[in-house]
Amino acid sequence: MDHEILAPVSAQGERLKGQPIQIVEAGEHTFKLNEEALERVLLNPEIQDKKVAVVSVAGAFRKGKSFLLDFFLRYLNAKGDPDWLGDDESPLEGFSWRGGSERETTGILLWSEPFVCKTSSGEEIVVLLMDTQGAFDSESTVRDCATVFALSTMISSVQVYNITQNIQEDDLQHLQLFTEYGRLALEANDNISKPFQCLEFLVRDWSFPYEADYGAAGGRKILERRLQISDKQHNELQQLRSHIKSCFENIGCFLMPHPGLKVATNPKFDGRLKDIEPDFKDKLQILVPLLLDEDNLKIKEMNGQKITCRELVEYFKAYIKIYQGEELPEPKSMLLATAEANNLAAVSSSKSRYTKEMEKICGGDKPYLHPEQLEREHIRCLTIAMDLFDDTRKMGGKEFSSIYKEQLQKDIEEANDNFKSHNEGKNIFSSARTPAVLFSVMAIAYFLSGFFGIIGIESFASLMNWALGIFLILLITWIYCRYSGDHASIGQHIDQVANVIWDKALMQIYTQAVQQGIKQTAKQAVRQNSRPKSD
Ligand SMILES: Nc1nc2c(ncn2[C@@H]2O[C@H](COP(=O)(O)OP(=O)(O)OP(=O)(O)O)[C@@H](O)[C@H]2O)c(=O)[nH]1
Ligand SMILES: [Mg+2]
Repeated sequence: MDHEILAPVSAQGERLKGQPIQIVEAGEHTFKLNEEALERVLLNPEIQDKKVAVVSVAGAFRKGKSFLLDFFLRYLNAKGDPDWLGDDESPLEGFSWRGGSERETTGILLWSEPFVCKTSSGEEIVVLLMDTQGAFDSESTVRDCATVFALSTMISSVQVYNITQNIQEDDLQHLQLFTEYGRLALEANDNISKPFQCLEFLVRDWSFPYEADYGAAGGRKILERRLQISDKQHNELQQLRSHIKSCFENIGCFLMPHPGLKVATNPKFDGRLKDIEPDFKDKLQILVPLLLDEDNLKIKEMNGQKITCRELVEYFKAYIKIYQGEELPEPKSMLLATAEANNLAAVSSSKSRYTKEMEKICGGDKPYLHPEQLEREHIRCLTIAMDLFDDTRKMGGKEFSSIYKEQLQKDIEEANDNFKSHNEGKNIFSSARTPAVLFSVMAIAYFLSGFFGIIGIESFASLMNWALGIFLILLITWIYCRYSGDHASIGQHIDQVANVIWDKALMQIYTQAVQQGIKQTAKQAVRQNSRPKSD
């Protein structure tokens, strides 16, 4: 059932001032800050310079968060009236809540009318109530859930973590993931300062009062048991607990009884007190003042400084920007993260197997190999590495693995390029190529100069002498660079010149000569074969 959200009626029959305001709007897996609405609430001249306490309720979807916040509203609206819970017949209004299995709240909402409370020291504090999108609905990614939880934890001074029936290990694991996402945004990785203020585990429908009483004392008992760290525990469990403890300055727990079947299952239930179990109402009378009584309110602090509504606007803007940017790593589901880790490990061990196998053939202490043989060995080792990758058990399925297989192939090709150039370096002919080329050019220039001198073309003869001189200088410079290690780039340039001469000229001459030789030998063979045999 949907409720009219404008001008709801309070328990006392007066109209509740204000309405829920969408501060963070949820889009297609993105979140947008409604700055104008935020400023309208917080930059109201009557409150903008007052200190602020922000109470947020977050947790899984469909677990009565908005419903609970409407009781907070009643309490704050009653301004100290002990009868704040109101009469039996008024429907519960305020933040939109309803029965059913589909999600209701999206993004983050604030109540438009801030409440001003006076503490016993006479200071006036503004109280803001924050409703949040439930986690783990079927439309949100892990990143969406983590963003809402982290943002509301960073902005609030009290985060009520709404869970049902018990504090389970998965509740703690999600809390760890979400708070880590918040801590990352704050860059508070020093483990000394605690990045967040108060966390209140609120266990709804607690059904074991014979083990731990409803309320704060029972909550403390359960919380102590769940967050206890002992040497006997697995390291993973210890780390989880110390992570949660290191994130919050204060952690509490409150055990709430079941509100009754009408609340949980009747589609016509509209929040009237007469339909709610007395036990639930009794505990509400304890829980709500515990969080919202003037003397229990926690003022929002940033880096140890109490902040005002005006400053909160700036923090809100800065934080949402971090979550809109690309710099934070993406939080992933447990399966996805594990599958990724499995595949990366398989890539790494397969690549290392390839390297080991190749090193046996062409490692640093092995002699030069013919490029063709090296290629054959590369293909053999590549097959071994790929088979190893395929045979390693990995989570995530074949399609997921195919991306990592491609990456492995690319990595191996890169490693192969390195092996090839290493092998090339071991070829004494390739290292002697530059002096050999330079020397050959000098010899050719010397003979040509002599030849042109004899036939009387003096200008060509002196041109050849010049060439001889230039290549002699190049040879001396190259020897100096190689010997001393100075001016390595000049040496490299000379190598390039020699390579070009080798590829374009000397190799051509050599192949031509070889081809000519082959032709000659073939002709001779034909002639010999065609000669009539004398005997
Ligand atoms: N079992 C049980 N049901 C509750 C409790 N409090 C409220 N409900 C019911 O839970 C249903 C959902 O309430 P909402 O307040 O809309 O829940 P929500 O957590 O805000 O849900 P989303 O906005 O979708 O995340 C309503 O039918 C309530 O009557 C409780 O303590 N226990
Ligand atoms: Mg809700």
